[in-house]
Amino acid sequence: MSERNKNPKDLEEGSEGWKKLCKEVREACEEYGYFQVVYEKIPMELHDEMFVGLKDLFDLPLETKQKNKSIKPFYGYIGRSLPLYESLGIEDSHNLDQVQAFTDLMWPNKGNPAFCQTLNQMSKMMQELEQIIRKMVFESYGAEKHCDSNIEESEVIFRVMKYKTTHSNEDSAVGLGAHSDNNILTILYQDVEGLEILSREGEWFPLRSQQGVFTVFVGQALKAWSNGRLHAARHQVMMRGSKERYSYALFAEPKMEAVVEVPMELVDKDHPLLFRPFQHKDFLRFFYSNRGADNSLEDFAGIIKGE
Ligand SMILES: O=C(O)CCC(=O)C(=O)O
Ligand SMILES: [Fe+2]
Repeated sequence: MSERNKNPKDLEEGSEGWKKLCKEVREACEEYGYFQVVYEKIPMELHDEMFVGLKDLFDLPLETKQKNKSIKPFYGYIGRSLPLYESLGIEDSHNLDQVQAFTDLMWPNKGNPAFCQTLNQMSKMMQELEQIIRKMVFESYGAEKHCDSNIEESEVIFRVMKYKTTHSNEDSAVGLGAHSDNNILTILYQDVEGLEILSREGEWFPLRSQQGVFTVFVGQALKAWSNGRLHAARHQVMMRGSKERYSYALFAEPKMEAVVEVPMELVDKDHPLLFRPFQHKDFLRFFYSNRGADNSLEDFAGIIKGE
């Protein structure tokens, strides 16, 4: 599904266009668990600059990339655990000082002021887009009064990724295995195709990459919040052909201590409570020890009918 909103006025909260968009976003998230969107404010040149910078970044020596560390799992540098995949995470990337600390760490001699600006600009705009979408989802459920506190109790991680080509005779190879994201919302940009989505009917289908088009995924924390009404789509990256692939994503997720709880607006006779409240860090611990299994959320926080 592709939403092309050509009228910037539709982003004016409370307008008829806004209300219509809220409904469309919610329906896509319920039905498919993802959708595609263009954010006109982001110029194509900024994407181009991102890909130039990413190539230089991943070309740095392994020891340099490994300096990007975090106490949180999957936040720092990930490489070598999967044959084709490598990624670097930047915490609080909307904050210029944080991004500069990252680029200074990667380029210790002169830093990389141009790429630092690009990363910060891109992540700020992707965060803006994420918050608009989150607001739309909350509003469409009549739960807008919870949105500001939900945003307040969340944080973002910006992750940049590189996938090597297969170098084998096989015509395809797994870049990143099947999973659904465990966060609130993910905003992802890919240049070379490879992203695939599992439909509710159990079929994998590839997402075309189009200029300026972001893919938005519902994560499991938002699925839990929505009392199971939103679908967290499973997706994977398959590498085909001889082109390396770069992508970047902004992950909005509850702060570790935050409690994910279904608001009362989403519970009624037709929608009995499906998930107990939980602290996000406890869910993450369960999720990782369960190797990200498909039913982690239900096993961890699901309320068994009749309980
Ligand atoms: O690189 C991509 O296109 C997908 C990455 C992804 O799904 C993830 O990091 O959760
Ligand atoms: Fe993902």
